[in-house]
Amino acid sequence: MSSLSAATQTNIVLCAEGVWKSYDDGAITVLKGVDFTAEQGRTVALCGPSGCGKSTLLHLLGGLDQPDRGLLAVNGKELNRHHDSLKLLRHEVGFVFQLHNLIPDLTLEENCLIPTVAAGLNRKAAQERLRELTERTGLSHRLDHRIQKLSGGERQRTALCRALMNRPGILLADEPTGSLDEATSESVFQLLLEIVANEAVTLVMATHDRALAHRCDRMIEMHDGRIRESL
Ligand SMILES: Nc1ncnc2c1ncn2[C@@H]1O[C@H](COP(=O)(O)OP(=O)(O)OP(=O)(O)O)[C@@H](O)[C@H]1O
Repeated sequence: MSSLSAATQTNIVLCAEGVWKSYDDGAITVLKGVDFTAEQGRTVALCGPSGCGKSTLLHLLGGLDQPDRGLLAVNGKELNRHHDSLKLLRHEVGFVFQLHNLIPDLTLEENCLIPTVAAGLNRKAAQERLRELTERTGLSHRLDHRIQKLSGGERQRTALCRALMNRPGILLADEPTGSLDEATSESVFQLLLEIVANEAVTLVMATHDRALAHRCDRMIEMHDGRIRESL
């Protein structure tokens, strides 16, 4: 049975099968037949040396880029059309980017409301969700602050709130604590774990921090364009 048919019959919510990806017209081949699955509600750490393709794989799983070959599926639905992928991203997948990708001139509130507009969430529900998330992440007093005035830890927590605004079942996080000092990294990671556990979110997180990776349910190692399970 293929992973996709297995995914439709089990609680597998993310699936990659024989996925290849190259850049620069094939000059750099990053993924060389990646097979990967993640089960609902589990936390998975994606590790491996810099440049091994962690971000590339997360972007493909989130429908932000297309593979050269292979199959990708989210919640049992194959990602094969750009339009479908975008729809999926708005409703089912949240993404925390490596460099957080917040708009510096907009406030925390404005940044977080953007994905809710794209998803068609009504304003009252969006405000309520924002209040809930900012309370949980200790950012309530920063709602009207511009991103450029926030600390690194506050920006990462804002990026986390934004990714969770539409209540996605899956969160893809690309080194969400990568730019933070040890104490701030610990507090952001702790929050991340608490929120995904409370909301039964499936988390796939790229990280260089092996201590954090070991606290996930599974740790996956990427090597030479493929995946090797290590925990
Ligand atoms: N848009 C692109 N065009 C060309 N090459 C790219 C592009 N994106 C990534 N690459 C290359 O693909 C390889 C994998 O990059 P990727 O960002 O996926 O690695 P990573 O494991 O996430 O690295 P890091 O841990 O440093 O963030 C690198 O050699 C990178 O230079």
